[in-house]
Amino acid sequence: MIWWASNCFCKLDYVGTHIGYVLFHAYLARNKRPHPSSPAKECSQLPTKFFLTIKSDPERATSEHAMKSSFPSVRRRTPRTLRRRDGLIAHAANVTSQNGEDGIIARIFDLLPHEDRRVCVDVGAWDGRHLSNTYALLVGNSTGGDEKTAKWSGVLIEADRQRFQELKALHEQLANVCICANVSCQPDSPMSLTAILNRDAPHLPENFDFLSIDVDGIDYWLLYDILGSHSDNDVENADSVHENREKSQRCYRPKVICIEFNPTMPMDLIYIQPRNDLIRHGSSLSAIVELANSSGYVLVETTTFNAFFVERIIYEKFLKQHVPDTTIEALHEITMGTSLYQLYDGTIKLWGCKRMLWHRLPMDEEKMQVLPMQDRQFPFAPSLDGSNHVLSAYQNDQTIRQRAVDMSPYCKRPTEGGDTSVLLESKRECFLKLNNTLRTDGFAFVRGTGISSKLCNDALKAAKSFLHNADESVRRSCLTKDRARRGYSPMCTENFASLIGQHGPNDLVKKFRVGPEKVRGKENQTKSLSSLHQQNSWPKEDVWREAPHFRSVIEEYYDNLRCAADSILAAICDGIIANNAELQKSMRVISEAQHDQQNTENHTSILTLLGYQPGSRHKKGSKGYLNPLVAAHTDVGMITVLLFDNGKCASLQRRKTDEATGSIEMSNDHDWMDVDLPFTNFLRDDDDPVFVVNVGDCLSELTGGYLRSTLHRVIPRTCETSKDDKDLVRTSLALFVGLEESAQLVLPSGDTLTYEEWRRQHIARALDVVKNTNDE
Ligand SMILES: O=C(O)CCC(=O)C(=O)O
Ligand SMILES: [Fe+2]
Repeated sequence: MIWWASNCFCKLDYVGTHIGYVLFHAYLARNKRPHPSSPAKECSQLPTKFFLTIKSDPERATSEHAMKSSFPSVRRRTPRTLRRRDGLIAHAANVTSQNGEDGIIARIFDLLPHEDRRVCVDVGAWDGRHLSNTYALLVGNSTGGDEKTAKWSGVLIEADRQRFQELKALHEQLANVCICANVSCQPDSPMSLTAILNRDAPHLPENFDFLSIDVDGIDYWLLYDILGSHSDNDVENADSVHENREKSQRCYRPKVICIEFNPTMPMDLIYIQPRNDLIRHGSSLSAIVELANSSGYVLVETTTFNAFFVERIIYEKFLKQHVPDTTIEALHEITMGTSLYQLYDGTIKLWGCKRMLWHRLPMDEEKMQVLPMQDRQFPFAPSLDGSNHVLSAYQNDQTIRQRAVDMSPYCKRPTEGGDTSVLLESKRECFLKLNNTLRTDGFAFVRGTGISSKLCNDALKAAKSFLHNADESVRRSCLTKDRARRGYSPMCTENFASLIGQHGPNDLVKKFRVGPEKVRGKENQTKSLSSLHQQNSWPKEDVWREAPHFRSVIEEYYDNLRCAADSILAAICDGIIANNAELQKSMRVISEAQHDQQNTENHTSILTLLGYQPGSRHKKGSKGYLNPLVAAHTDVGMITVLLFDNGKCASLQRRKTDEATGSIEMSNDHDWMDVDLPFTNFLRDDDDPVFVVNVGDCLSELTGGYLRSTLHRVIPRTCETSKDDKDLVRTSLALFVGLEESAQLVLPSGDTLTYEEWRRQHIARALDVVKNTNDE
């Protein structure tokens, strides 16, 4: 209640002007509570009803939703803007232009004194038609003009040879000058704009009417070249233009200029791209305005990508009354900008445009993080004492929930008639986030699997009941010949240290395993078929009353989680291919296996229930550290999907991956970090359960180490509470996801072998290491 109320408190404060705030004050006054600026604890007494009284307003409803939600509420307020829409922009219209430029140009020349003949220069003319700002003038003048319509002629420059042929075909018959040239921004180059115009368009008047520059990079420097002699700002090498320009060169002063700027740059940023023909950054609007102003030009309008300038004298005489305010703020609004903000915990967030405009790729927030996930904490947070234990646990849960990757684009059945591009986009967001985390940590949290929290709770309870509450004789009734694969595996009978060729005491954990029984087409076979397909061993009702319930719940959980795990694996596979095309061949086996395994029994995924309890290993050994309950190891298969309760006697830990992992020294606690799941005590029926996913050795090998299996272990936690504490024992459900035994793996080396062969070799290698170290 405390955290909830304090959250509400903040929201009320934030929304401020809303009726809820007034009601809140009224409530406080009536109940003689202190002013809301006193500590949030005071609100903890507020009745739930109070919050229901302020539900009417939709804005309020959203805020209220945010109060209860684990996720932040992020919305856009329509900002107040100084942008005016009553100037030239009111005449925006397109013949061939992109964002209304044709109409604006027509309007400007309508406001100028009529002239029979006008001349324009188009730099970066493309084919003369596509997104052209001069086509309407030179070919089809249909946007404005009437009796005042002038006869236009032009000089059109284009570097692309193919486009130039089309340009020539269109314009030469109209007697316009077409020049195929890669214009240079170097001052002394014979290919500078001024040099080209001097040489190849000798009849171009110095004060021609209209200049359009759109070359996707050095636009600023072409304007600088044209206006050169007038610029006196502090741009590097400013004087060299004038020095190097031959005395005989004619200078130009177009009456009206349209020039492209980089629309993603903030309005107060003066960004001038390097004076280098090969660099394509673009320059900011502010930079171009500064250059134009210093040369006696005035900004009169902008569109999304283009700025319009006219000579100051022309502005004063003919445009001033139509465009009284020529500030950038009045004439532009950034609509393509991306802003970045940071949360107190060090998370970097994006706001605004989240796509790479020219590369048509989404910007991935996760890739932009400075801090790895585990270090994102507020450095000045007060440490919480015992009384705040519940609050801190709850907040920890919220953090895990927020970090968890939402798998619903992969796990949810697509809705009929749904927008496939939206689904693809959300799938992309999902696999990028999942793979980023798996790549850095080897571990990830996932949610949105479609598995109900009720089923998770039931499965955990059933497993706990079998592993901890039932009599040992019940468990022993499930012993099989192949203990490591089916049925019950008692305490201290397995040794995971051996999986990585290490020595250590046996693992202190009880296990129960369920797996696939049949291979499709061989349903009648009763004997064991292979090591991975065997008869399961369930407790019988005559030995244990809860046996039928136990079996049905665990089977339901197993079936559901297997499907979800297949989808998680599909997402990982998509992510690997998207980032690393070379691995496409190796990934094919996963996508084919995915396809094959749907609704069949051919998969090899095994569900293991694990039970931990306090015991001898909970006391510090002679070396001063606690021996693990499950030794450090990596999992063998493709991925593991884990769910566990919050039993206090043990913790899952993973090896930190950002440290040097050369040494396999297991005792240094600093090299390990806890992997916690949200408290199951807080898991309500409508919650979306969170699972841990980690990379197995086979996936790691298939990806050539692109994803790495991370060492993990289970360590004892010293238990201060009494031994009878119900929450002491720990129960974990681990689904080890494998491929079909006959699946053909293609390793990045080009070697091929079946999944079963790979498994056998992998385990034999581990055992060899143990044998060799024993022999030494
Ligand atoms: O108990 C756990 O949470 C994890 C156990 C584990 O890593 C394993 O069985 O491979
Ligand atoms: Fe494991």
